[in-house]
Amino acid sequence: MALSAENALFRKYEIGKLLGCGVFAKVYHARDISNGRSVAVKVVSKSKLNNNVNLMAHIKREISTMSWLRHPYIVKLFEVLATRTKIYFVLEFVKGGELFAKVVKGRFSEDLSRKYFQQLISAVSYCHLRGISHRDSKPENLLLDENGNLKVLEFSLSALTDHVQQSSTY
Ligand SMILES: Nc1ncnc2c1ncn2[C@@H]1O[C@H](COP(=O)(O)OP(=O)(O)OP(=O)(O)O)[C@@H](O)[C@H]1O
Repeated sequence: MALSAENALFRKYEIGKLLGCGVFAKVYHARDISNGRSVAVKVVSKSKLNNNVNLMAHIKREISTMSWLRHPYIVKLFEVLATRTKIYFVLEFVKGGELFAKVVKGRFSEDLSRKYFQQLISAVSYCHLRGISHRDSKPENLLLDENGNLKVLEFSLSALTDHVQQSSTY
């Protein structure tokens, strides 16, 4: 099916179905019109960030750091777009859903647990070596790709908000 730029986000991304809702964001499946690639677009209303100047500045710093992260088990941040009212984070689309959904279905074998743990440690240590700590590690932030490998959602607005709130109390 040919993709049309007419109703697309910034004439670049055709927005599809809702993938999930978080505290700050709605995440949609989308298609990059230039190459047909699937992406996930995380949409945040600036009003949800209370137009907090400290928080916005912190987010901008984190974005510039995170856009450099390249690791097989970390969800890539491709680009960030913004309008007057909204911010759009264009992310690598991860097909297999949340690890959490699998956890609640039953116990993992020792081999599978070891695999996920090794992949998580590999992603976390990659970030730590670059001075980045996640602060919001939880099963909902761990996705699985189509090959059953882990993909960590490293960019967390909840973590950033907590961090800014804590910093401003000192
Ligand atoms: N790149 C992605 N590919 C596929 N699904 C995704 C992707 N990013 C997010 N999702 C889905 O959307 C849900 C909500 O996303 P996310 O956790 O980033 O929102 P949030 O809770 O508002 O985030 P934050 O941690 O920034 O507060 C996820 O749990 C997941 O199901």
